[in-house]
Amino acid sequence: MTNQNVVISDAKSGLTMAIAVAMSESNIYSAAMSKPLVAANGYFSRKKLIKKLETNGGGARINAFIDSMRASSPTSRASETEDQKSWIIHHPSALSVFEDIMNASKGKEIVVFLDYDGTLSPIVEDPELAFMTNEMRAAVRDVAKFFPTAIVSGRCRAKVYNFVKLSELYYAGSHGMDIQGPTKGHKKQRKGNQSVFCQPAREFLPMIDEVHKILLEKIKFIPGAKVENNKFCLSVHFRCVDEKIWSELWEQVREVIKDYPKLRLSQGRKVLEIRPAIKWDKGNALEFLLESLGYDKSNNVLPVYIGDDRTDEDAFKVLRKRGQGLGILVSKIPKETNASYSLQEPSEVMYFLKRLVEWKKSS
Ligand SMILES: O=P(O)(O)OC[C@H]1O[C@H](O[C@H]2O[C@H](CO)[C@@H](O)[C@H](O)[C@H]2O)[C@H](O)[C@@H](O)[C@@H]1O
Repeated sequence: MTNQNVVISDAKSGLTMAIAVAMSESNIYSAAMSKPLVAANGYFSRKKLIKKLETNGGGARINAFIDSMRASSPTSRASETEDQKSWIIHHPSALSVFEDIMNASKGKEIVVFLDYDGTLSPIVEDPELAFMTNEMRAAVRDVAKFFPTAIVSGRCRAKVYNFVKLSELYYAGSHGMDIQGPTKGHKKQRKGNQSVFCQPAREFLPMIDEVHKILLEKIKFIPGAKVENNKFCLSVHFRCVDEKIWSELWEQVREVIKDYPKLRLSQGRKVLEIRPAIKWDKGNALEFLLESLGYDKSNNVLPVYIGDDRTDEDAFKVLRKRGQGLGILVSKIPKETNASYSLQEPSEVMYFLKRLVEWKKSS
């Protein structure tokens, strides 16, 4: 057992309380949060939460999780600190080193992989309204004229297609668990003339639907919370949930998925992601697509992967392991990443894509 301070801030009174709680690795949840703190009328009792933490001392893991939820999408631009400078040295802007990278990659075939939210479209409060601009769409269309191009997203494939609306692209939805090749143009077929298609988590469809329904019921009393059905996975959004009740939301989600050991929980930007516990992620999707395009063991390919989220790290890791390609993280602030380069925001991504096309035209 160790003593741990659980800090609870009350925005109304401006008070911050540090409660010393006894904690051991085995009681990390304890009974502290086992009952919902949101009443049927939707009222959240902060007092109840504090009381439970005081009496049960099980808040440590909750706090750790809340910290991680907070860190999942930091919004402020860091000032020019030493950290920032050092991060930029280690992850230079893909724009500032553009010529160097391209000169070093001469003769290689470029394949472009693009995440959607936070990469092609800015992060917005309502996930249904995360539109990309027409200018961005035109940039992606131009890129796809010269290089095989794939969208790799946590969203379900149909939904991300509806945002992007370009049939010449490859789409890998549900964090790579639903892959389909282009329906027009650039149609490279797999060996044996099969068209590109892959759904490694098909058997999970009924389970995902079931959990979706349960979650809708469970979280309907949490103001601002939203569940998005991404076909082979689910997203529980907390961007519009008051931070004081994040712990309650998390507890509700945990309560549901503890009955589904074949599902796992991960985090994206102000979102909890529930997905099949199979070894298949955006990294596998990247490898599958390279293989489909005939670049499996080729040294002659330069995969360029641009993404902003934790789930994109799986793809960055694959590039590192292969020792080839450009992993580009979209972020305004220093983050731990397996990417080698950075871009600050979607507008820089668009500029990078345009430069890629210009470079190709002139080379
Ligand atoms: O892999 P991605 O294409 O980046 O998809 C990841 C999740 O993106 C979406 O949520 C994120 O963007 C929303 C709109 O800007 C924002 O409101 C939310 O807070 C972000 O987490 C999408 O709605 C999720 O389903 C995806 O899993």
